[in-house]
Amino acid sequence: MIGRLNHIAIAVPDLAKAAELYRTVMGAKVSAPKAQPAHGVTVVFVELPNTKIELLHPLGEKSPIANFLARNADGGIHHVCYEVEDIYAARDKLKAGGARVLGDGEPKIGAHDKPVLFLHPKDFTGTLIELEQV
Ligand SMILES: C[C@@H](C(=O)O)C(=O)SCCNC(=O)CCNC(=O)[C@H](O)C(C)(C)COP(=O)(O)OP(=O)(O)OC[C@H]1O[C@@H](n2cnc3c(N)ncnc32)[C@H](O)[C@@H]1OP(=O)(O)O
Ligand SMILES: [Co+2]
Repeated sequence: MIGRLNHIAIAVPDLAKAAELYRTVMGAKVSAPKAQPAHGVTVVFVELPNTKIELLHPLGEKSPIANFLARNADGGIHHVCYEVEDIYAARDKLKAGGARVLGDGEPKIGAHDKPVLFLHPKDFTGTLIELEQV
């Protein structure tokens, strides 16, 4: 059911510093920061030949990554994003298998203007999973 790895997200305490680190030290192509108010984060994408790294920083009072950064002051790997062809079919299959879909269970439009959903890390060996319909 799951397809390609779309991105790995890293929560960071200083977005400009992290973006600059990837641009200069790592020599990667790095996007401009983009606010995602519906998701409570600001994102920078680092383009790699085979996937992307999504640098995340909290946006607003109720960011879903605030507690994670409080627990991981230097930042850390926050989620992995797998592509799916049909997000509703994937959601229903996962729910039937007992996985918890986060939020209200309905897909939101993600950073690539495609529908996304998140699955509880406790149901996937401690890893927060994002599904993106491509
Ligand atoms: C723009 C978009 C895109 O790419 O298109 C994005 O990515 S938006 C990316 C940002 N959006 C999201 O992450 C949306 C989905 N995420 C959420 O709803 C939240 O982050 C939760 C996953 C529910 C966690 O929230 P929060 O940390 O406040 O809850 P909590 O403190 O009660 O933590 C519950 C337990 O889960 C663990 N936990 C929390 N976040 C975790 C993570 N990222 N990876 C692995 N484990 C994690 C905690 O350590 C804790 O374990 P213990 O109980 O053992 O201590
Ligand atoms: Co993401």
